[in-house]
Amino acid sequence: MKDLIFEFVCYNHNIMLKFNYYFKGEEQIVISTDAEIALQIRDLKMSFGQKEVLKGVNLDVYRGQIVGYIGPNGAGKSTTVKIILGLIEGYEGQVNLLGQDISKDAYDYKSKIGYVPEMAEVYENLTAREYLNFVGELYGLNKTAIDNKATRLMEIFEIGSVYDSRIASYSKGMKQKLIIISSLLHNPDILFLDEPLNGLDANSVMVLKEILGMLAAQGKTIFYSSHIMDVVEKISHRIILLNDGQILADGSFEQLKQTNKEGSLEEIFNQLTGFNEYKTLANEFVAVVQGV
Ligand SMILES: Nc1ncnc2c1ncn2[C@@H]1O[C@H](COP(=O)(O)OP(=O)(O)OP(=O)(O)O)[C@@H](O)[C@H]1O
Repeated sequence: MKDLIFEFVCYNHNIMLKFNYYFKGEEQIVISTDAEIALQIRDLKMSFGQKEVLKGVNLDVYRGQIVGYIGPNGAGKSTTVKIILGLIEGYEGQVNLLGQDISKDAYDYKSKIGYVPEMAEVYENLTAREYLNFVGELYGLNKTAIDNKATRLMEIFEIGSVYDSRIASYSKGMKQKLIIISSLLHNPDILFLDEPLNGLDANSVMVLKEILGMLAAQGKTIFYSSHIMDVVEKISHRIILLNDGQILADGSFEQLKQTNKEGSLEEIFNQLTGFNEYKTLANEFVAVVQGV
């Protein structure tokens, strides 16, 4: 790789992390790492009835990486994540998470996972205190520790004043903050985020982006699925583009740019997925709305 500048080795919790860096202007970009594999997927296939949704996905995700998992609607992103989380059965292939085969091993690996689903179901009749205590106890945390941690995280996210209010009274962004807190309460090793910025205001987005960067720097692995391309472009060490159940591209943003010669991730996405008719579709849509 011609732009490779240097290799950096460090130790995190006694695990050797080896990063290969290159530079984009002043910015350092991790392009590969010989660190521990956090998630390994081999020939993953999934069908719903006659519809083949995943057609043989292969993937190694390393500890400390932020992976942006992108793709058009219906590409199979959520299906991949739900299989990894053990929420969908009937798949073919192999998934190893944090060194455990999810089809064979006990469920203890689940306690190391944090998950922010695209559409989270929360018990709206509960208060945040009740909900976070419930979630924390499911993870085996001590009640006082949960309460201390939950109170502080709610305050940092500026929703401390509604800790004892019913979740039903929260705005969309407040609920999203609560879901993010509940996914991190047990300090997971790997985090799956499906559109985590849903409803968050610009300031909160900045805070969350910073948090994700810090967690990754501490060796947490982050699997981030979103359609907001400029955020994926900025936060991801590595971007994986899934199209029609297959990986179409896999690399750092810089690598994708070199291969595809387009400016932004949005443009690369459009080019790779062969989508260039947005103006025609918009015209047709407006014409139908106007009844012409
Ligand atoms: N439980 C299910 N039963 C039948 N079909 C399903 C089921 N879950 C997902 N699918 C289908 O699988 C395909 C992939 O869905 P999936 O939710 O994984 O896509 P996605 O890439 O996450 O899309 P989006 O960006 O819209 O969230 C879609 O065609 C969807 O209709």
